[in-house]
Amino acid sequence: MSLSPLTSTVQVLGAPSERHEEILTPQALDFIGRLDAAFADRRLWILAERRRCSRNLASGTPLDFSLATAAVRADPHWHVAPPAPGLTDRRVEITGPPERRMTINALNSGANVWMADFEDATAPTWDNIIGGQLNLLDAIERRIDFTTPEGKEYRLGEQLATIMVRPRGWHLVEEHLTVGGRPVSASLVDFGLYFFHCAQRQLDAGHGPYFYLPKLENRYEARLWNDVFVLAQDLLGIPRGTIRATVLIETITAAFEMEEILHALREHSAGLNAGRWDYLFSLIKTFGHRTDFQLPDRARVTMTAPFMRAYTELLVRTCHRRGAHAIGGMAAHVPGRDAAANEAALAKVRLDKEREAEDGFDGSWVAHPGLVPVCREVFDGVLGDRPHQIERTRDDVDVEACDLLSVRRISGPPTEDGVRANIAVALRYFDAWLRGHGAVALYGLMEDAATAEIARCQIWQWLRHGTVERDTVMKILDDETSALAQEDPAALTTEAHDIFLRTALDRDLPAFFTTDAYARHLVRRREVRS
Ligand SMILES: CC(=O)SCCNC(=O)CCNC(=O)[C@H](O)C(C)(C)COP(=O)(O)OP(=O)(O)OC[C@H]1O[C@@H](n2cnc3c(N)ncnc32)[C@H](O)[C@@H]1OP(=O)(O)O
Ligand SMILES: O=CC(=O)O
Repeated sequence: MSLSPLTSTVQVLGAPSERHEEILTPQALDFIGRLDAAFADRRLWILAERRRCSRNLASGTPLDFSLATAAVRADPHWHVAPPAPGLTDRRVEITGPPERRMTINALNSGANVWMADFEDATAPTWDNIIGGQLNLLDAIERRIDFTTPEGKEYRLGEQLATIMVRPRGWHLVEEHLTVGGRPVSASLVDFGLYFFHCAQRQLDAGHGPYFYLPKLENRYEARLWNDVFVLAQDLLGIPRGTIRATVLIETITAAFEMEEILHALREHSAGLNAGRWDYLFSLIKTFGHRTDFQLPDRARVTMTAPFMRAYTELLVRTCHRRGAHAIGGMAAHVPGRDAAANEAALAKVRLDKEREAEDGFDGSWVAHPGLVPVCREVFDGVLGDRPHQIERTRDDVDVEACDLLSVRRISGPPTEDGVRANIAVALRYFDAWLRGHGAVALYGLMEDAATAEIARCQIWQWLRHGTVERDTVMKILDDETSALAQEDPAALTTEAHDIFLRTALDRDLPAFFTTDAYARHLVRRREVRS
C-alpha cells in the first residue's frame, strides 16, 4: 500500500522510561498517526451519538430493537468467520492487567485464553500503558522470565493461553500522545501499538492478533472498529480477516443490537461476551433517573435476576445462530486467605459457571488462577470432548424488549450495609486506581473500574430518588475515609474522597469516573520543546 505523508505527527508527551523507545518507535508512532488521521473524527461523532442517544432515552424515548436493521436480524444466511487458530476451544478465559508477573501467571494458568486488559483492570498511567505493551511483546518473544530479589522464579511454561488484548474504550484518550496538540484516542493507542508490534509475531507463532472490544453502545461503534481493523491490516500487509475480536455486550443499548454488532464485524468476529458488571453500570447510568429502574444493594443483584437471564440467554442464542462463540462473564468472588472463605468463593463461582455452561455458553471468564480448575471442570462436564457448543442454537429462547428491561421485579430499598459497602469499595478502589492498580481484591471480591462504577452510580441513584438521605451518605463517607487513612497511612484519601464527591454526589451523573479522574490525577506531561 502506498502511503501519503501525514500532515501532523504524533508527539510523545509521556516521560521517557526504561525501554519505552522499543514501543514508541518512529514507525509505530507513524502507524498510530495514520489510524488517528483516519478515525479521530468518527470517534468524536460516535461520542456525540452516545450523548444524543442518552438524552433521548432520558426524555422517555422507548428502547427497542431497531426497525432499520430488522432485515439483518431476519436474514438467516449470514455467519461470522470461523474461529481462528487458538480460539476454537475457549472454555476457560482468565483476565487481568498486563503487569509483568501477572502476565506470566496468566499465561501459565491453564486457561485457554488470557484477556490482557488495558481497560477496567488497568489504571491508565503512562508507565502501565507502555509497560503493558512491553510485557506483551516480551511474552510473545519469550523473554519475560525473571527472578524476584527473594528468589521466586517466574518462567513461561510450554502450554500457554492464547492472548486477547482489551484496548481502552472509545470514551478515553491517551493524553501522553498527541497530534496537533490533541490527545489520541486511547483505543487506537492500545490497539495500534499491540497490533503494530505483535500482529506478525503472533501469526508467526501460530496464533494471531486477537482483541476484546469494551463498552460498545451500538452497531456504529462496531463498524468503526471493523474499519480500524481493515485499515490496520492493509497498512501492515496482513490479510484482511486475520484479526479476531470478541465484543463485550456490556451496555443496555448494545443488548438491543447484538445481531447488528456481530454482522458489522462478521469478517473479524470472535463472538460476544456477557460483560455483566459494566452492563449493570450501564443500566443504572441510562435509566438512573427512573424510579422503576432502582436497583437494591449491589450484592442482591445477581445473575439469576430475570432481566439478567434474559440478557445472557439472548446473547447465547444470537451468537450460536451466527456460528459465533458466546463467552460468559466474571464471577466476582476471588479465593481468600483462609480455607473457609476460599471454599465459599469456589462454591459461588461453581454455581455461576454451571448455570452458564447449562445455558449454552462456550466458556467463561475467571479473575484468578485459583479459579481456573473449577471453571474447567464445569465446562468439561458439559462440553466433554467438544471444543464448544455452538450447535446448541437455543431456539427456545424468546426475549423481548420488556424482558431486558424488567428491572422492577427485583427492586427493593437499599440497606445501610449496602450503602456502606458501596462507599467503602468505591473509596478504596479510587485510592488503588490513583496508585496505579486497576484491579484489587476487597472484602473477598474482585473490584475493578466496572464494579467501582456500579458502586458510585448506585449511591447517586439512591440519593436522586431519596431512598437514602444525603446526611447518611456524608456520615458514612467520613467514617470510611477515616478508616481508610487508618488502614493505610499512604492512602490517597483526599483525592479518593474528591473523586467520590465529583462522581457520586453531583446533581448530574458523570458518564465515567475514569475520564475526569484520569485528566486530573494520572496525566503527567513532560515539557516539550518545539
Ligand atoms: C468486570 C470486568 O471487567 S472483569 C475483567 C477485569 N478485571 C480483572 O481482570 C481482574 C483480574 N484479577 C486480578 O487482577 C487479581 O486477581 C486481583 C487484583 C483481584 C487479586 O489479586 P491478588 O491480590 O494478587 O491475589 P492473590 O494474592 O490471591 O494472588 C495470588 C497469585 O495469583 C496471581 N494472580 C491473581 N490474579 C491473577 C490474574 N487475574 N492473572 C494472573 N495472575 C493472577 C497473583 O499475581 C499472585 O501471584 P504471585 O504469588 O506469583 O505473586
Ligand atoms: O467487562 C466486563 C464486565 O463484566 O463489566
